[in-house]
Amino acid sequence: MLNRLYEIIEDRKQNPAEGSYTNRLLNEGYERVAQKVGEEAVEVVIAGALQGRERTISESADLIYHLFVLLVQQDIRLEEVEAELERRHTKAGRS
Ligand SMILES: N=c1c2ncn([C@@H]3O[C@H](COP(=O)(O)OP(=O)(O)OP(=O)(O)O)[C@@H](O)[C@H]3O)c2ncn1[C@@H]1O[C@H](COP(=O)(O)O)[C@@H](O)[C@H]1O
Repeated sequence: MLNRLYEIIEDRKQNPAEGSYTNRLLNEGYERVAQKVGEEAVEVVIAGALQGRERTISESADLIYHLFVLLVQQDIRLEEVEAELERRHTKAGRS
């Protein structure tokens, strides 16, 4: 579902859809999207510290969605983030 969500967001960017929250957000620009990622990250922090598993899962989903919107907005492919994780893993000498 992570790859699928990224692809759906990418598709919204290429083919704007009526009533799409993603398109509304993309139209609001870089600063607004970055601000949303920050807000959602804070909500994960609060949930993780104080509000239990279910809330943490829900806020994590919000954060991942908004992070993907930021990546798509800046034309950063998910594979590029995966490659960075792979590079760190390999550098750390893990197989
Ligand atoms: N996964 C999500 C998703 N997670 C969170 N959100 C939206 O993110 C918003 C965050 O809520 P907030 O309370 O922070 O803010 P808000 O007041 O609603 O919105 P703002 O005015 O602050 O931007 C909510 O409106 C949620 O609906 C999402 N919106 C869309 N998706 C998925 O994105 C895809 C495309 O959706 P559309 O672009 O809406 O077609 C679909 O697969 C959707 O399921």
